[in-house]
Amino acid sequence: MPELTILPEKPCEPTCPKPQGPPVLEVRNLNVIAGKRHLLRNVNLDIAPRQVFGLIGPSGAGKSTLLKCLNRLIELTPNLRVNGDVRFEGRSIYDQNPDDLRAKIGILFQQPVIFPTSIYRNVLFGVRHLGVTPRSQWPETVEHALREAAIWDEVKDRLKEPAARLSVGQQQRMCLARTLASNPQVILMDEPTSALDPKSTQAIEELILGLKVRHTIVLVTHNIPQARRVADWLACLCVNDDAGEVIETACCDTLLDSPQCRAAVEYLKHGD
Ligand SMILES: Nc1ncnc2c1ncn2[C@@H]1O[C@H](COP(=O)(O)OP(=O)(O)OP(=O)(O)O)[C@@H](O)[C@H]1O
Repeated sequence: MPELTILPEKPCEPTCPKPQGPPVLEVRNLNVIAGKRHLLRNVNLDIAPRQVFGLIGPSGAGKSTLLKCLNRLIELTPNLRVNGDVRFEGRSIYDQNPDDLRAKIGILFQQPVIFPTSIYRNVLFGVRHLGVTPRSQWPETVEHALREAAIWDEVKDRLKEPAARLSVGQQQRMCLARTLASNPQVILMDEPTSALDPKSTQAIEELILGLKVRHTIVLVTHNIPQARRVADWLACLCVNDDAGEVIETACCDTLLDSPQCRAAVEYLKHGD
């Protein structure tokens, strides 16, 4: 591949102008270490508000690990050391109560996480845990969240039924409603459509595009066409010297159409 030899190895400069306004999330010199191995090495990122920020890159590059650092979920994994900082709205996340932080920075996983109880109680789970919303407002909170997740019409007459009776696509939208019920500013999504059929995938993608009017979305995806459909900005992670690194950050079309780093070029050409 002679044409690739002129490309810089790293670091690659962003090829787009920075978005206006202060970032909602700033990742600074973040490292995650397991034993002697860096799962993430020296990650620096700015994530602008009310945009979809996609994390792409080959399997094992550290995308999910990075996502879990943004709301301190990483701390629930034993035997990992985390150093560096993440600032949310200008304040270190380490100066914030983890439960409050996870309400403001919610997460949606690859597989819907369903509790063995009703749809209504599933949606209320985070709200009850936080204990801020008065009980009298719970029905309204549930309805609002289910409407925002575009599933109200499908479940409004069966709120007392077990959530397990919903299809997987419906369960994922119900999980999104659970996240939305806590009124987050940021929603982290870890391959939220990889377990879904094309119709349910389209429903989630449409929701992502609607939600970014009020929320910031950080989306891990292996699906490059999906990244192009929904993301405003992208960061590409790769493994370099056995450590996960962010090798390139740019606005979506620029990164996908003219990647600058050799590893990003290779990933976009050949996938994992
Ligand atoms: N608790 C842990 N202890 C040790 N290594 C871990 C731990 N969790 C993840 N890893 C390793 O860290 C690396 C990054 O994992 P991560 O799941 O973040 O990658 P990813 O880019 O999200 O991958 P995929 O696209 O396959 O989901 C992998 O090599 C993984 O095996």
